Amino acid sequence: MRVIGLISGTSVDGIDAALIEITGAPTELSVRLIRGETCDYPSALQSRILDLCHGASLPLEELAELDDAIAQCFAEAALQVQGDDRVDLIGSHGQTVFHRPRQAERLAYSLQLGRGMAIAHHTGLPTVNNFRQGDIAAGGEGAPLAPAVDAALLRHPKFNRCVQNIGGIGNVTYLPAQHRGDAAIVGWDTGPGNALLDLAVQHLTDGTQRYDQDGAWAAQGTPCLEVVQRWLDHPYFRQTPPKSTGRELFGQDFLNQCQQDADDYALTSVDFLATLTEFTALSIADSYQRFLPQMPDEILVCGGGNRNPYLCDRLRLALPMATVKTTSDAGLDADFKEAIAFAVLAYWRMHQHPGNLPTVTGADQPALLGEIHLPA
Ligand SMILES: Nc1ncnc2c1ncn2[C@@H]1O[C@H](COP(=O)(O)OP(=O)(O)OP(=O)(O)O)[C@@H](O)[C@H]1O
Ligand SMILES: CC(=O)N[C@H]1[C@@H]2OC[C@@H](O2)[C@@H](O)[C@@H]1O[C@H](C)C(=O)O
Repeated sequence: MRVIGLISGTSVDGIDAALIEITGAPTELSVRLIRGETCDYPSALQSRILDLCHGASLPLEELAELDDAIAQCFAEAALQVQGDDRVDLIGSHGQTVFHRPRQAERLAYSLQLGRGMAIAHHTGLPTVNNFRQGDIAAGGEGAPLAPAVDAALLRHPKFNRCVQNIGGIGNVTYLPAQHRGDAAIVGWDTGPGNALLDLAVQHLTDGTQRYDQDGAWAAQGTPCLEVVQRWLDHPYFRQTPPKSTGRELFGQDFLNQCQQDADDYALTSVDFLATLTEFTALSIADSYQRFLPQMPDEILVCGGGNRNPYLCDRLRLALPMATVKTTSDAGLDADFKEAIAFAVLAYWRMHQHPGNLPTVTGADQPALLGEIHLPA
Protein backbone atom coordinates (compact mmCIF):
# COMPACT_ATOMS: atom_id res chain seq x y z
CA MET A 1 0.00 0.00 0.00
CA ARG A 2 1.22 3.53 -0.79
CA VAL A 3 0.50 6.00 1.97
CA ILE A 4 1.26 9.69 2.47
CA GLY A 5 1.97 10.86 6.03
CA LEU A 6 1.55 14.55 6.87
CA ILE A 7 2.49 16.52 9.96
CA SER A 8 3.25 20.02 11.06
CA GLY A 9 4.68 19.87 14.55
CA THR A 10 5.09 22.22 17.46
CA SER A 11 7.81 24.21 15.67
CA VAL A 12 5.10 25.33 13.20
CA ASP A 13 7.86 25.52 10.61
CA GLY A 14 5.95 23.85 7.77
CA ILE A 15 4.38 20.59 6.70
CA ASP A 16 6.47 17.44 6.44
CA ALA A 17 5.04 15.10 3.84
CA ALA A 18 6.32 11.55 3.31
CA LEU A 19 5.20 9.13 0.61
CA ILE A 20 5.91 5.58 1.72
CA GLU A 21 5.36 2.05 0.55
CA ILE A 22 4.14 -0.25 3.32
CA THR A 23 4.28 -4.00 3.00
CA GLY A 24 3.62 -6.82 5.44
CA ALA A 25 0.98 -7.53 8.03
CA PRO A 26 0.24 -4.77 10.59
CA THR A 27 2.46 -6.47 13.17
CA GLU A 28 5.36 -7.15 10.77
CA LEU A 29 5.65 -4.00 8.79
CA SER A 30 8.23 -3.03 6.31
CA VAL A 31 8.40 0.59 5.22
CA ARG A 32 10.20 2.27 2.32
CA LEU A 33 10.38 6.05 1.94
CA ILE A 34 9.70 6.94 -1.70
CA ARG A 35 9.83 10.71 -1.29
CA GLY A 36 9.80 13.35 1.42
CA GLU A 37 9.02 17.06 1.05
CA THR A 38 8.78 19.95 3.47
CA CYS A 39 6.26 22.59 2.43
CA ASP A 40 6.49 25.93 4.21
CA TYR A 41 3.37 27.64 5.44
CA PRO A 42 2.72 31.05 3.89
CA SER A 43 4.18 33.41 6.51
CA ALA A 44 0.84 35.13 7.29
CA LEU A 45 -0.73 31.74 8.02
CA GLN A 46 2.25 30.70 10.16
CA SER A 47 1.88 33.89 12.24
CA ARG A 48 -1.85 33.26 12.77
CA ILE A 49 -1.13 29.71 13.96
CA LEU A 50 1.64 30.85 16.32
CA ASP A 51 -0.61 33.60 17.74
CA LEU A 52 -3.27 31.00 18.47
CA CYS A 53 -0.70 28.66 20.07
CA HIS A 54 0.41 31.55 22.26
CA GLY A 55 -3.13 32.11 23.54
CA ALA A 56 -4.71 34.66 21.16
CA SER A 57 -8.53 34.59 21.11
CA LEU A 58 -10.30 33.87 17.85
CA PRO A 59 -13.97 34.20 16.83
CA LEU A 60 -15.35 30.80 15.76
CA GLU A 61 -15.83 31.96 12.20
CA GLU A 62 -12.11 32.78 11.97
CA LEU A 63 -11.25 29.46 13.59
CA ALA A 64 -13.24 27.65 10.88
CA GLU A 65 -11.49 29.68 8.21
CA LEU A 66 -8.05 28.94 9.75
CA ASP A 67 -8.89 25.23 9.99
CA ASP A 68 -9.73 25.13 6.28
CA ALA A 69 -6.66 27.19 5.29
CA ILE A 70 -4.46 24.67 7.13
CA ALA A 71 -6.31 21.74 5.50
CA GLN A 72 -5.74 23.36 2.10
CA CYS A 73 -1.97 23.60 2.79
CA PHE A 74 -1.88 19.98 3.96
CA ALA A 75 -3.73 18.89 0.79
CA GLU A 76 -1.27 20.83 -1.38
CA ALA A 77 1.65 19.20 0.46
CA ALA A 78 0.07 15.78 -0.18
CA LEU A 79 -0.39 16.47 -3.89
CA GLN A 80 3.18 17.75 -4.14
CA VAL A 81 4.71 14.65 -2.55
CA GLN A 82 2.37 12.40 -4.55
CA GLY A 83 3.72 13.71 -7.87
CA ASP A 84 2.64 11.30 -10.59
CA ASP A 85 2.52 8.30 -8.26
CA ARG A 86 -0.54 6.24 -7.38
CA VAL A 87 -1.43 6.71 -3.71
CA ASP A 88 -3.97 4.74 -1.65
CA LEU A 89 -4.28 6.67 1.57
CA ILE A 90 -3.31 9.78 3.54
CA GLY A 91 -2.59 9.87 7.28
CA SER A 92 -2.65 13.48 8.47
CA HIS A 93 -1.65 14.54 11.97
CA GLY A 94 -2.72 18.13 11.34
CA GLN A 95 -1.45 21.15 13.24
CA THR A 96 -1.54 21.07 17.02
CA VAL A 97 -2.72 24.43 18.36
CA PHE A 98 -3.55 23.36 21.91
CA HIS A 99 -2.64 20.42 24.13
CA ARG A 100 -3.75 19.93 27.70
CA PRO A 101 -2.41 16.80 29.42
CA ARG A 102 -4.80 14.65 31.47
CA GLN A 103 -5.19 15.59 35.11
CA ALA A 104 -6.64 13.34 37.82
CA GLU A 105 -10.15 12.49 36.54
CA ARG A 106 -10.06 15.05 33.73
CA LEU A 107 -9.41 13.69 30.24
CA ALA A 108 -6.62 15.21 28.18
CA TYR A 109 -7.61 17.69 25.48
CA SER A 110 -5.68 18.01 22.25
CA LEU A 111 -6.69 20.09 19.25
CA GLN A 112 -5.23 19.57 15.78
CA LEU A 113 -6.43 21.78 12.93
CA GLY A 114 -6.59 20.92 9.22
CA ARG A 115 -9.76 18.85 9.01
CA GLY A 116 -9.49 15.47 7.36
CA MET A 117 -12.66 15.73 5.31
CA ALA A 118 -11.31 18.85 3.59
CA ILE A 119 -8.01 17.08 2.83
CA ALA A 120 -9.96 14.13 1.36
CA HIS A 121 -12.05 16.58 -0.63
CA HIS A 122 -9.08 18.49 -2.08
CA THR A 123 -6.93 15.44 -2.84
CA GLY A 124 -9.59 12.88 -3.78
CA LEU A 125 -7.82 10.43 -1.42
CA PRO A 126 -9.12 8.61 1.66
CA THR A 127 -7.74 10.48 4.65
CA VAL A 128 -7.33 9.46 8.28
CA ASN A 129 -6.85 12.21 10.86
CA ASN A 130 -7.54 13.12 14.51
CA PHE A 131 -5.33 10.31 15.77
CA ARG A 132 -4.99 11.56 19.33
CA GLN A 133 -8.69 11.35 20.26
CA GLY A 134 -8.92 7.54 20.41
CA ASP A 135 -6.11 7.39 22.96
CA ILE A 136 -7.56 10.27 24.98
CA ALA A 137 -10.94 8.51 25.05
CA ALA A 138 -9.14 5.49 26.53
CA GLY A 139 -7.81 7.72 29.31
CA GLY A 140 -4.41 8.38 27.73
CA GLU A 141 -2.37 11.54 27.22
CA GLY A 142 -3.04 11.39 23.47
CA ALA A 143 0.75 11.82 23.07
CA PRO A 144 3.34 10.82 22.20
CA LEU A 145 2.01 8.48 19.50
CA ALA A 146 5.16 7.88 17.45
CA PRO A 147 6.53 5.34 19.99
CA ALA A 148 4.21 2.58 18.71
CA VAL A 149 5.67 3.04 15.24
CA ASP A 150 9.23 3.25 16.65
CA ALA A 151 8.55 -0.06 18.38
CA ALA A 152 7.41 -1.64 15.11
CA LEU A 153 10.33 -0.35 13.03
CA LEU A 154 13.35 0.40 15.20
CA ARG A 155 13.84 -2.28 17.84
CA HIS A 156 17.34 -3.76 17.79
CA PRO A 157 18.06 -7.46 18.41
CA LYS A 158 20.82 -6.82 20.98
CA PHE A 159 20.95 -3.13 21.92
CA ASN A 160 18.65 -1.12 24.14
CA ARG A 161 17.74 1.94 22.12
CA CYS A 162 16.22 5.33 22.77
CA VAL A 163 14.59 7.07 19.85
CA GLN A 164 14.82 10.76 20.71
CA ASN A 165 12.72 13.15 18.67
CA ILE A 166 13.88 16.77 19.00
CA GLY A 167 11.23 18.89 17.31
CA GLY A 168 9.68 21.93 18.95
CA ILE A 169 9.11 19.63 21.93
CA GLY A 170 11.21 16.51 22.60
CA ASN A 171 9.92 13.00 23.11
CA VAL A 172 11.60 9.65 23.72
CA THR A 173 10.78 6.02 23.02
CA TYR A 174 12.77 3.45 25.00
CA LEU A 175 13.08 0.19 23.07
CA PRO A 176 14.57 -2.68 25.07
CA ALA A 177 16.61 -5.09 22.94
CA GLN A 178 14.50 -7.74 21.19
CA HIS A 179 16.23 -10.54 23.11
CA ARG A 180 14.69 -9.06 26.26
CA GLY A 181 11.33 -10.32 25.01
CA ASP A 182 8.42 -8.46 26.48
CA ALA A 183 10.36 -5.93 28.63
CA ALA A 184 8.21 -2.79 28.63
CA ILE A 185 8.53 -0.17 25.94
CA VAL A 186 8.15 3.21 27.59
CA GLY A 187 8.23 6.80 26.41
CA TRP A 188 7.21 10.37 27.24
CA ASP A 189 7.65 13.98 26.23
CA THR A 190 11.06 15.01 27.54
CA GLY A 191 10.25 18.76 27.50
CA PRO A 192 11.61 21.52 25.28
CA GLY A 193 13.25 20.58 21.99
CA ASN A 194 13.92 23.55 19.72
CA ALA A 195 10.88 25.70 20.57
CA LEU A 196 12.63 27.95 23.14
CA LEU A 197 15.79 28.20 21.07
CA ASP A 198 13.78 29.21 17.99
CA LEU A 199 11.88 31.88 19.92
CA ALA A 200 15.14 33.26 21.34
CA VAL A 201 16.80 33.41 17.90
CA GLN A 202 13.74 35.09 16.38
CA HIS A 203 13.79 37.66 19.17
CA LEU A 204 17.55 38.28 18.91
CA THR A 205 17.40 38.73 15.11
CA ASP A 206 14.13 40.69 14.96
CA GLY A 207 12.58 37.78 13.12
CA THR A 208 15.16 37.67 10.32
CA GLN A 209 16.36 34.20 11.40
CA ARG A 210 13.99 31.45 12.49
CA TYR A 211 16.49 29.11 14.18
CA ASP A 212 20.15 28.70 15.13
CA GLN A 213 21.40 27.08 11.94
CA ASP A 214 23.63 24.08 12.74
CA GLY A 215 23.82 25.39 16.31
CA ALA A 216 26.59 27.69 15.06
CA TRP A 217 25.57 30.58 17.26
CA ALA A 218 25.19 28.60 20.49
CA ALA A 219 28.50 26.83 19.80
CA GLN A 220 30.28 30.17 20.28
CA GLY A 221 28.91 30.53 23.81
CA THR A 222 29.35 28.82 27.17
CA PRO A 223 26.35 27.28 28.93
CA CYS A 224 25.64 28.59 32.42
CA LEU A 225 24.94 25.44 34.44
CA GLU A 226 23.50 27.31 37.41
CA VAL A 227 20.80 28.75 35.21
CA VAL A 228 20.14 25.38 33.54
CA GLN A 229 19.74 23.84 36.99
CA ARG A 230 17.22 26.51 37.91
CA TRP A 231 15.15 25.70 34.79
CA LEU A 232 15.42 21.96 35.45
CA ASP A 233 13.70 22.59 38.80
CA HIS A 234 10.42 22.94 36.88
CA PRO A 235 7.93 20.39 38.27
CA TYR A 236 7.36 18.86 34.81
CA PHE A 237 10.78 17.22 34.99
CA ARG A 238 9.97 15.47 38.26
CA GLN A 239 6.58 14.25 37.08
CA THR A 240 6.56 10.49 36.55
CA PRO A 241 5.58 9.26 33.05
CA PRO A 242 3.19 8.79 31.29
CA LYS A 243 3.36 12.51 30.59
CA SER A 244 3.05 14.92 27.70
CA THR A 245 3.57 18.62 27.23
CA GLY A 246 3.65 21.37 24.63
CA ARG A 247 4.19 25.03 23.91
CA GLU A 248 1.59 25.79 26.61
CA LEU A 249 4.36 25.01 29.17
CA PHE A 250 7.56 25.49 27.15
CA GLY A 251 6.63 28.45 24.94
CA GLN A 252 6.80 32.23 25.01
CA ASP A 253 5.97 32.68 28.72
CA PHE A 254 8.66 30.20 29.75
CA LEU A 255 11.16 31.93 27.47
CA ASN A 256 10.36 35.31 29.04
CA GLN A 257 11.28 33.79 32.40
CA CYS A 258 14.50 32.37 30.90
CA GLN A 259 15.35 35.77 29.49
CA GLN A 260 14.93 37.30 32.93
CA ASP A 261 17.28 34.70 34.44
CA ALA A 262 19.78 35.34 31.66
CA ASP A 263 19.66 39.05 32.47
CA ASP A 264 20.19 38.31 36.20
CA TYR A 265 23.33 36.37 35.31
CA ALA A 266 24.39 38.94 32.68
CA LEU A 267 24.61 36.27 29.98
CA THR A 268 25.63 37.41 26.51
CA SER A 269 23.43 36.38 23.54
CA VAL A 270 25.68 33.47 22.61
CA ASP A 271 25.89 32.29 26.23
CA PHE A 272 22.08 32.50 26.46
CA LEU A 273 21.67 30.33 23.34
CA ALA A 274 24.31 27.88 24.61
CA THR A 275 22.44 27.73 27.94
CA LEU A 276 19.08 27.07 26.23
CA THR A 277 20.71 24.33 24.12
CA GLU A 278 22.21 22.80 27.25
CA PHE A 279 18.77 22.89 28.87
CA THR A 280 17.35 20.77 26.04
CA ALA A 281 20.25 18.29 26.22
CA LEU A 282 20.22 18.01 30.03
CA SER A 283 16.43 17.77 30.29
CA ILE A 284 16.65 14.74 28.00
CA ALA A 285 19.57 13.17 29.90
CA ASP A 286 18.00 13.93 33.27
CA SER A 287 14.73 12.25 32.30
CA TYR A 288 16.59 9.12 31.13
CA GLN A 289 18.39 8.95 34.46
CA ARG A 290 15.20 9.41 36.43
CA PHE A 291 12.76 7.23 34.54
CA LEU A 292 14.41 4.63 32.29
CA PRO A 293 14.62 1.07 33.63
CA GLN A 294 18.13 0.87 32.14
CA MET A 295 20.34 3.34 30.27
CA PRO A 296 20.38 2.86 26.47
CA ASP A 297 23.28 1.54 24.42
CA GLU A 298 22.22 3.71 21.49
CA ILE A 299 20.31 6.95 21.09
CA LEU A 300 18.77 7.55 17.68
CA VAL A 301 17.96 11.24 17.23
CA CYS A 302 15.30 12.45 14.80
CA GLY A 303 13.39 15.68 14.11
CA GLY A 304 15.01 19.01 13.32
CA GLY A 305 17.38 18.70 16.30
CA ASN A 306 19.28 15.99 14.42
CA ARG A 307 20.53 18.79 12.16
CA ASN A 308 22.05 20.71 15.07
CA PRO A 309 25.56 19.25 15.62
CA TYR A 310 26.18 21.40 18.69
CA LEU A 311 23.02 20.09 20.38
CA CYS A 312 23.89 16.49 19.45
CA ASP A 313 27.40 16.96 20.89
CA ARG A 314 25.97 18.29 24.15
CA LEU A 315 23.71 15.22 24.29
CA ARG A 316 26.76 12.99 23.75
CA LEU A 317 28.55 14.68 26.62
CA ALA A 318 25.53 14.35 28.89
CA LEU A 319 25.03 10.64 28.09
CA PRO A 320 28.54 9.23 27.60
CA MET A 321 27.41 5.61 28.10
CA ALA A 322 25.43 5.63 24.82
CA THR A 323 26.30 6.06 21.16
CA VAL A 324 24.38 9.00 19.72
CA LYS A 325 23.33 8.48 16.09
CA THR A 326 20.26 9.34 14.03
CA THR A 327 17.31 7.19 13.00
CA SER A 328 18.65 7.51 9.42
CA ASP A 329 21.62 5.41 10.59
CA ALA A 330 19.06 2.73 11.48
CA GLY A 331 17.26 2.99 8.15
CA LEU A 332 14.44 5.42 8.99
CA ASP A 333 14.83 8.96 7.66
CA ALA A 334 15.45 11.28 10.63
CA ASP A 335 13.80 14.30 8.99
CA PHE A 336 10.62 12.49 7.98
CA LYS A 337 10.23 9.92 10.76
CA GLU A 338 7.18 11.63 12.26
CA ALA A 339 5.45 12.02 8.89
CA ILE A 340 6.21 8.34 8.23
CA ALA A 341 4.73 7.49 11.64
CA PHE A 342 1.37 9.06 10.75
CA ALA A 343 1.31 7.18 7.45
CA VAL A 344 1.81 3.94 9.41
CA LEU A 345 -0.87 4.93 11.96
CA ALA A 346 -3.33 5.50 9.08
CA TYR A 347 -2.41 2.09 7.64
CA TRP A 348 -3.04 0.49 11.04
CA ARG A 349 -6.40 2.27 11.31
CA MET A 350 -7.51 0.89 7.94
CA HIS A 351 -6.47 -2.60 9.11
CA GLN A 352 -8.34 -2.22 12.43
CA HIS A 353 -5.00 -2.43 14.25
CA PRO A 354 -4.59 -0.38 17.47
CA GLY A 355 -2.17 2.52 17.18
CA ASN A 356 -1.39 3.55 20.75
CA LEU A 357 1.01 2.07 23.29
CA PRO A 358 -0.75 2.19 26.68
CA THR A 359 2.62 1.85 28.48
CA VAL A 360 3.58 5.18 26.88
CA THR A 361 0.37 7.22 26.82
CA GLY A 362 -1.18 5.79 30.00
CA ALA A 363 -4.35 4.71 28.18
CA ASP A 364 -6.39 1.94 29.82
CA GLN A 365 -6.22 -0.19 26.68
CA PRO A 366 -5.00 -0.36 23.09
CA ALA A 367 -7.25 1.78 20.89
CA LEU A 368 -8.02 2.31 17.22
CA LEU A 369 -6.66 5.75 16.36
CA GLY A 370 -7.99 8.09 13.72
CA GLU A 371 -11.15 9.08 11.88
CA ILE A 372 -11.58 7.92 8.30
CA HIS A 373 -12.78 10.39 5.67
CA LEU A 374 -13.60 9.11 2.20
CA PRO A 375 -13.68 11.51 -0.74
CA ALA A 376 -17.15 12.01 -2.24
N1 LIG B 1 20.19 22.92 10.25
C1 LIG B 1 19.60 23.07 11.45
N2 LIG B 1 20.31 23.51 12.50
C2 LIG B 1 19.75 23.69 13.72
N3 LIG B 1 18.45 23.46 13.96
C3 LIG B 1 17.68 23.02 12.95
C4 LIG B 1 18.21 22.79 11.65
N4 LIG B 1 17.18 22.34 10.87
C5 LIG B 1 16.09 22.31 11.65
N5 LIG B 1 16.37 22.72 12.89
C6 LIG B 1 15.46 22.87 14.04
O1 LIG B 1 14.42 21.94 13.94
C7 LIG B 1 13.15 22.60 14.07
C8 LIG B 1 12.11 21.84 13.30
O2 LIG B 1 12.09 20.53 13.78
P1 LIG B 1 10.88 19.57 13.46
O3 LIG B 1 10.39 19.83 12.07
O4 LIG B 1 11.29 18.21 13.84
O5 LIG B 1 9.83 20.12 14.51
P2 LIG B 1 8.32 19.80 14.64
O6 LIG B 1 7.99 18.55 13.91
O7 LIG B 1 7.60 21.04 14.27
O8 LIG B 1 8.14 19.59 16.21
P3 LIG B 1 7.48 18.40 17.11
O9 LIG B 1 8.26 17.16 16.87
O10 LIG B 1 7.64 18.96 18.48
O11 LIG B 1 6.06 18.30 16.73
C9 LIG B 1 13.40 23.99 13.55
O12 LIG B 1 12.45 24.89 14.07
C10 LIG B 1 14.83 24.25 14.06
O13 LIG B 1 14.81 24.69 15.37
C1 LIG C 1 0.06 17.28 21.15
C2 LIG C 1 1.19 17.19 20.20
O1 LIG C 1 1.07 17.55 19.05
N1 LIG C 1 2.32 16.68 20.67
C3 LIG C 1 3.50 16.48 19.85
C4 LIG C 1 4.61 17.41 20.31
O2 LIG C 1 5.76 17.27 19.47
C5 LIG C 1 6.62 16.29 20.05
C6 LIG C 1 5.86 15.83 21.24
O3 LIG C 1 5.09 16.99 21.56
C7 LIG C 1 4.89 14.68 20.92
O4 LIG C 1 4.19 14.33 22.07
C8 LIG C 1 3.84 15.02 19.88
O5 LIG C 1 4.16 14.66 18.58
C9 LIG C 1 4.62 13.41 18.14
C10 LIG C 1 4.47 13.33 16.67
C11 LIG C 1 3.95 12.19 18.77
O6 LIG C 1 2.78 12.19 19.09
O7 LIG C 1 4.65 11.17 18.85
